[in-house]
Amino acid sequence: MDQTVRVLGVPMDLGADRRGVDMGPSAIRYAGLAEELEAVGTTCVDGGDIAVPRPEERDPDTEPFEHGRAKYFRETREVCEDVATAVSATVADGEFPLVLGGDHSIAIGTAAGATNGRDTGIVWFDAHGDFNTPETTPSGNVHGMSLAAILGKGPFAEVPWAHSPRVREENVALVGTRALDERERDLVADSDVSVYTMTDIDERGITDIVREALDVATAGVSQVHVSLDMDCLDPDEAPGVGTPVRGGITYREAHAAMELVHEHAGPRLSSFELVEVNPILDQHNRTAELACELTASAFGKSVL
Ligand SMILES: NC(=[NH2+])NCCC[C@H](N)C(=O)O
Repeated sequence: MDQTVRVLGVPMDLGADRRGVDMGPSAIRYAGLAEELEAVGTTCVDGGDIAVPRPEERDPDTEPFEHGRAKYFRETREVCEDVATAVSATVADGEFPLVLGGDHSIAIGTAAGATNGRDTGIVWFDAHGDFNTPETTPSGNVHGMSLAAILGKGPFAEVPWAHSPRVREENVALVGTRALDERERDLVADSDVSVYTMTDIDERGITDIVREALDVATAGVSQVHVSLDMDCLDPDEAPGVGTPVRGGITYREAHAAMELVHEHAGPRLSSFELVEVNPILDQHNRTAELACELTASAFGKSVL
């Protein structure tokens, strides 16, 4: 594959409760991401890390919440704006943006940079919906709101840095869903996104589901962003994630899904994101290693 992939690390953990996902980009690089990408014939360049403010440096007198109950919203904005700038510069240079989290709040920045005037679909591999708003969130954590923010749900409609209007709900597919909060569930049900739960995967098989999810995401648009939250996998395979949920996709299903991303999306795949690897909760970096393997599959690694 004649493609230059630019890796952008975002050591962000302000959008999640358990600190540690900020070490995700290092762990993924250490696990051999560049080597995996070079082995499938891409040229891999490392664009370094985006700076993330430390919560310890925050003035204790400033209110940490904004828009009701969104924690570290101001800091999230700073980071996401920088991510968006880096991602759109990568695209403008003719390179492929591969963003490493960090918690899933960074997807707000990736989506903004990846769309930048272009209609874009998203396939969101995740145990969760990330469809809360500051009004519905039980935790205040922005990583549980990122997809709602991108789609401009509720108060996010008035937050231009968070809302990516070139992503239509009809072009968004969630895969691996198994943990929705009560009010989040209503928001998802009332929306036009397509949701493929673990039950759907059990019934129809991962290949059928991922093919359909990619068809949804690419209908009438020229490009698709894939956001892979490692908690989509079963915690037996991927223990190093901040918010594990039992009953996730298996090792083999995950590879099949990523192989299909390569085959079925082909050149329409325009950006890729790996999030929520938490080395503190991991066992000997196996979740980061798996993240690298899965990325290789998404970029064309196959058995034969
Ligand atoms: N991308 C994630 N890991 N999201 C976890 C979200 C958990 C929960 N639904 C919340 O809003 O707090």
